Amino acid sequence: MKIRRFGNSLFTRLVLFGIGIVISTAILRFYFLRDFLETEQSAVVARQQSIIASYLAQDIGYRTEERRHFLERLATQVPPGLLNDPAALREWLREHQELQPLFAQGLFFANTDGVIVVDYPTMNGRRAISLTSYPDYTRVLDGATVIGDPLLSPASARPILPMMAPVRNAEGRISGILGGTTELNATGFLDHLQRAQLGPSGGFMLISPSRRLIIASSNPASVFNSLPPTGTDLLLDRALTGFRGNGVGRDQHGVDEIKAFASVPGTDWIVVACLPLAAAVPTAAHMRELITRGAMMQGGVIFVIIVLAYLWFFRRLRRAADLADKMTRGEIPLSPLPVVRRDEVGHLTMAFNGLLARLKMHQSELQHQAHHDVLTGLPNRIMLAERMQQALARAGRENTGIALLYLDLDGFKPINDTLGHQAGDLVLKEIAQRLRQVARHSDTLARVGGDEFVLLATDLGQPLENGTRALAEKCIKAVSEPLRLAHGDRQLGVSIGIAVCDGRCDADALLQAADKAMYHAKAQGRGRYVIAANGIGCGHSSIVAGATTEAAPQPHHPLPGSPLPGGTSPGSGLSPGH
Ligand SMILES: Nc1nc2c(ncn2[C@@H]2O[C@H](COP(=O)(O)OP(=O)(O)OP(=O)(O)O)[C@@H](O)[C@H]2O)c(=O)[nH]1
Repeated sequence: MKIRRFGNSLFTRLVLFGIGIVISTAILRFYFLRDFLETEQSAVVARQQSIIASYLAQDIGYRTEERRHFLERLATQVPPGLLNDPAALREWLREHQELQPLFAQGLFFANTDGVIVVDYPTMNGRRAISLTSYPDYTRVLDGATVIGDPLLSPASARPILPMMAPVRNAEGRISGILGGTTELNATGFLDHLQRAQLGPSGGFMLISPSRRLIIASSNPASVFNSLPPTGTDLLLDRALTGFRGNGVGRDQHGVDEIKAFASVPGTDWIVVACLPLAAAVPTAAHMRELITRGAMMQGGVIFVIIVLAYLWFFRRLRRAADLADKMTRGEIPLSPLPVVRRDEVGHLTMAFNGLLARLKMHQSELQHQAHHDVLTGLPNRIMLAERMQQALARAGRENTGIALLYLDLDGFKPINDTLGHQAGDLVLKEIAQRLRQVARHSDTLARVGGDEFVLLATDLGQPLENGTRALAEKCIKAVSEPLRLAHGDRQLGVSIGIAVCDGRCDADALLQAADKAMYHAKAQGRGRYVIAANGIGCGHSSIVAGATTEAAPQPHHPLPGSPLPGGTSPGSGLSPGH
């Protein structure tokens, strides 16, 4: 029961509502943030990568061009006399190499047959190498300065970049080839690219699109590896056919990477900056943790707000409910609840008060209906019984007397039968009206049956019968007045049984005695009254008398067989039972 009440509580529902809001907003935040991070932030990272890749490409281009220009200039400066003097030529090479060591593996001179004849520094196996098998050889003989393709040095077995420039004799004809080689990872060349890292797991590559080869890389193991086959990484495929820029591609393991591509000036090489997408944006798990923590804090704040709001805003509602509960349990009387403010609670309280007022009105209507006759509006048997109790008590206290006049109309049925019930109702109302005028204000006139009335007269002085008799005669006279009906005048009579008491008798017995006396009045010819004899429980001795329906009272007739029985049996009902 308590659990059910807890579940139905507004407070519980408010808290659940708050939790619902927190969870749903956290989920929405997670999805929107993830979208933001994956698109917006990765775009930012990609742009940054493009900038770095471009910078690196410019730098590599500068270093390559620097070496090309140096070699070109040097080739024009070779003294023609040294071309046939290897020892002098080597000495010349030494001087220039030591002066500006741009080629880490040194310089060499090859004759027009493509055979290396001089090198500095001397490197085992370099001399006597033939260049004829290199595709760039013929281009040099055609007069071009060539930046060769990176290759594994036949002499040192390390990745190197060869460059060659034609050397001309005094006649201007090509008489040899001046070359220089540098290791790719030599200090001051591509070493900075090899060492460079992009975040914890990203890096750079220098690739040759024509040979689909990785020339240099932050990952030394991948240097001189072939690029993944076409179709593995569509972004890379686009870059190999001319696209420069950035986007999300794949590595050879199928992991999403943000990649940026930049061309190296003076070469066909491309610098590629790669960063796994997961490293570029905070991981989803980390974000979930942040959002969960935020949601918990938000939930806590909302819970506190709801508790305070509940305590503050609902306090009047709770107070009103407590008061209403107490009224329901009967601990306090039904009364309007206080309306403090005209908000929703005030509205509800006013509605409750309105309902209460209607309830009270209905209650008093029911009360009235329970105690009154619907047709005449006179008190009914129940109210008569209450009034009798009160009257008896007062008579006993004040040493006065009461009289009960039991009136039964004579000849009423024919009116009903001939003129109808509606006319009969009008007659009953008219008679009630007339009897009401006869009775004093302190008396009680009740309708106790179809055409039966009881008049309770109180505060009678001794001898009780005197006042009673006059009252009965007034009643007989009032009833016998002609009735002006739609179908002509009619006249009714009334038979009255009277019981008097000084306050020391039983109400039921008194009524029964009056009822029986009324029977005797009927039996004696109607239109008269009979006063019950003593013996009804109050010890009061009375005369027994009657009257005719004439306006002027006739001598009273004693009731045969008096004193009347009844009144002595306690608990006998009020209903006379005709
Ligand atoms: N119109 C109307 N008639 C009623 C009402 N209650 C009872 N009656 C009728 O009143 C009549 C009472 O019958 P009786 O007491 O025998 O009528 P009566 O002609 O006065 O006869 P006695 O009392 O013997 O003199 C019956 O016909 C009932 O149907 C009522 O509320 N309205």
